Amino acid sequence: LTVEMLQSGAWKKAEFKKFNFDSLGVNPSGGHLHPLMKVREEFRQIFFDTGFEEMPTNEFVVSSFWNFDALFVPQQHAARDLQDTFFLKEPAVATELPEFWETVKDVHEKGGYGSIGYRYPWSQEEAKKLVLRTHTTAVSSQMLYKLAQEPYRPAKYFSIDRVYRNEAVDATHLAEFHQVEGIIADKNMSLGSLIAFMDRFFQKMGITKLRFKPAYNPYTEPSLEIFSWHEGLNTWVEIGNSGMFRPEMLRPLGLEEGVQVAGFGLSLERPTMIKYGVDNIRALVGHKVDL
Ligand SMILES: COC[C@@H]1[C@H](c2ccc(C#Cc3ccccc3)cc2)[C@@H]2CN(C(=O)Nc3ccc(OC4CC4)cc3)C[C@@H](O)[C@@H](O)CN12
Repeated sequence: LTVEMLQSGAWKKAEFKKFNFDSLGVNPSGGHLHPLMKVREEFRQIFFDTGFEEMPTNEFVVSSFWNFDALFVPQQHAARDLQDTFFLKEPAVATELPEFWETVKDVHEKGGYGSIGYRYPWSQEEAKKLVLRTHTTAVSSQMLYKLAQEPYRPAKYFSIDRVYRNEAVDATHLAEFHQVEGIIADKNMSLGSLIAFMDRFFQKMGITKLRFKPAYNPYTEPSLEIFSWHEGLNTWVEIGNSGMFRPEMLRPLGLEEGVQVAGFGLSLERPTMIKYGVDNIRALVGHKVDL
């Protein structure tokens, strides 16, 4: 039945087949989850299945204190330079620091807990500078501080959210990416416990052959880079980083002697690009582009 038939009156003589009320309609495409959100959901389920609680990561702006100083990252560390970190202009600084800031100042200047510290004059102004968080470990430090306010209990926290690095962008790096991070607070933990946990965790992602290489982070000692054997590329691929948080970070946060915290992290974009065969990270974000 067309407009022309209606206008000309031809519909009056036309033969129409009977309505088939049993035929199925066209399945309306009601939208799709973004690939990053699909992989994020897979990670979230693995963390929930292994007893982790999700951290509140809704504040992208943090003070340098939580993003760096509380993590024992010295104030002259390259990661704190403009070419690596996005500093806010307005407001430029936090109005105040948490009440334990002097303990952090002391551990940077004089050390403690077996450390000789960095022996430089620590600045409150530097610590108050507001940044777009460069890692979700800026939330982990706040969660551990809150945990230390309560009587000791083992805890497992995770976060999967956006972090910002003022880096040159290329086919696999953007200024913004999603970090996946897990931290485990407990007593009598060793590096072996962390390695065993990561073996189990990544196995649930279908990654079986892991290897670990000593690495360095200002906030973890020892630190390990995590590698996985990539059948397709026939080589070891770096899939993340991990380590035992240092006492110079844990003790000022208020966590008692004997409580250790292990942590590990990876990005969300890398596994998503592999899973969905995306070779340019720009295809994952923003409007559709012909790459
Ligand atoms: C500025 O770059 C940071 C990001 C991101 C990263 C690195 C470290 C951490 C961390 C941490 C940490 C350490 C100690 C304690 C707490 C957190 C988090 C994200 C990925 C970490 N990386 C990364 O994701 N690689 C990766 C992950 C998964 C994957 O596919 C799986 C097989 C299916 C393939 C690759 C390694 C590299 O891609 C690296 O070049 C890029 N890294």
